Amino acid sequence: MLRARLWRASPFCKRVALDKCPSRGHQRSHSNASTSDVVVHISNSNIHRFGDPTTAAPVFRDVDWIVKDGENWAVIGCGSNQKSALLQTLRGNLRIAPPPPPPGGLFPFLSGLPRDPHAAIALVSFAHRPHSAGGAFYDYTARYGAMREEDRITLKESMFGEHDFLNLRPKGQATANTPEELAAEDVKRLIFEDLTARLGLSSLLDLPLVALSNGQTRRARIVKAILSQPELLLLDEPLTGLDANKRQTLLSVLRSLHEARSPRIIMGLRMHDPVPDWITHLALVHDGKVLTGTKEEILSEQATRETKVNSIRSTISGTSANKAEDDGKPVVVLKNVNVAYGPREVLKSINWIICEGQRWHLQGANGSGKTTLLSLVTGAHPQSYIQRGESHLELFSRPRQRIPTPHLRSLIGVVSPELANAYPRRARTTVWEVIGTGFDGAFVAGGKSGVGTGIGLEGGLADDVRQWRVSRVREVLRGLGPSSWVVDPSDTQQRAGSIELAEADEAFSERAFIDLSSGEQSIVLLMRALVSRPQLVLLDEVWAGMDDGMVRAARRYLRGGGIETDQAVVVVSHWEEEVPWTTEDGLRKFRLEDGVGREV
Ligand SMILES: Nc1ncnc2c1ncn2[C@@H]1O[C@H](COP(=O)(O)OP(=O)(O)OP(=O)(O)O)[C@@H](O)[C@H]1O
Repeated sequence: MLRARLWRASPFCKRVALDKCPSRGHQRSHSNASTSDVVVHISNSNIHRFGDPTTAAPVFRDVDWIVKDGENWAVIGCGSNQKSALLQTLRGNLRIAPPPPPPGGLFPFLSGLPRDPHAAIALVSFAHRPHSAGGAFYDYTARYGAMREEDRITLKESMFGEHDFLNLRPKGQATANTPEELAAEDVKRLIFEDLTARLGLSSLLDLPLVALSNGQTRRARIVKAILSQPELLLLDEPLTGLDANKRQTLLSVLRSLHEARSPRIIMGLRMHDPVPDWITHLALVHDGKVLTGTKEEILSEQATRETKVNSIRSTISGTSANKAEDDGKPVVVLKNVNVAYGPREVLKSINWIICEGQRWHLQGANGSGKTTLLSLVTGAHPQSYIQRGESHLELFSRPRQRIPTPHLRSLIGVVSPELANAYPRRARTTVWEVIGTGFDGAFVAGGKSGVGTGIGLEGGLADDVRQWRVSRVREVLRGLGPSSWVVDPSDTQQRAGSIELAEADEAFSERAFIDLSSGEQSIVLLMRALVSRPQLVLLDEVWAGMDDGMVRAARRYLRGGGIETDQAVVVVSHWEEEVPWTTEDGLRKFRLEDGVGREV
């Protein structure tokens, strides 16, 4: 069995070390061992969450889904929650009723293999953010400065070193020493070297894990999952956060893995992601239903549905954006700014001025330095203090070192993957309180009415300031709360003038942040970033995890008054169409390439 599994790393074996691979015969005996060419089998079943009473509505009704070996499937969905729920079903995290019958069960192709089906199916999700552990704030700025010992583990060590950070070796298992174990480790190493080269990670192997950029980390997570040699790998939104070139590279690597069945791959895609040309079949998840068929059938079905949604979308994109003021005074000034880690230069002599009222799209490939640049602007990067002489960093008309960090945090509204991961999930913190932390740029709720205490104010907030803050929390809840996620935008527009909160928004404000879906958490963090009407708003991967209704509501809100004409905004996204403003609205673009930045 071990040798059979090793063979299934065939594309690598063929490319790099034929002599180390077991013979082809083993592949045949492996395929003969399984009794079916059906990979997934769900027939006329409902799918429920575990623990839901039988009376509760199922997550999906009347599901018929058969995936045959050799077919190339993707799951697409209007909201990331339902799409992810279908993938989670394949991981055994939801209950299928009636369950697929033995002997094949849910995965007939596994029935002849002496392998725990649970271990044979791996899921890597980029749609959902990991919850930060407990209530503490995880200091994500560690990557920029002095590192803790556990943060020094390199990408390579994490896979093969004593740390085994990525858990490649089952706990308690000693280092390999039998010939078979050594051969298995060898093949793993070959897979690792081949994949890291193809995914552009080779030059990063000696970097600490925390130093990797988002896109680099995502590719490393996929390598890790493949090294665990699953039979079926589920990748939920693997393209999110990758630049256009890396998306193509990843897709072609995934295709070759899938065709060699090492492993088979099913992808989850967002509704607006382009469907890769090698995908032959789609499962479309919508309104508690799973529609399955060939790509052509499902896309034509979807085109009919889209006609309605598109007419709504055009209403939204047709809404003219709040016209920004002519450029106001500078909010951020970078002159000849540099960032280097030893000999590794990440930013080289950056010149960029961001003024009040401007809308910027910050562009650049994975690892080009976007997050690093924004960390200078937020003052989180230690090297923001040392830009002196020729190099100069001025924030809100003052040199960085003259603004205390807590004050700076209160002046900038930030949404970013790092912040979302680090934001504490305390058991009893409500949505209202999380939004309220935005006024002081804090991470712990506080103050009367849950709207903060004010920076450096000994006696707390004056009554009129507190009232203004309360009314602002209500305003963002009205603009971005659940009642705005409905399809018809006219309802929200009508309510915009009202001071009352809709019942749904009121109830939402009282919910515990920790209990929200990742998309709901994302939109709450957007409310937190906007609530104080900060002079500068940084929106880095702002749509992560949000479903279509939330994305539409947020775009509508940002374009139609949620951002004032004198506020400056920087959007970071690898997808041009995700930016809420266009060049017609005055959008400008700043591009980083190999550490060098310029307006394009
Ligand atoms: N402490 C460090 N030591 C060495 N290199 C580092 C360190 N921190 C970051 N880097 C490198 O700096 C480069 C820029 O990283 P950054 O996160 O700014 O990229 P990015 O443009 O935001 O990428 P992405 O689009 O993937 O999020 C990366 O190549 C990264 O590996």
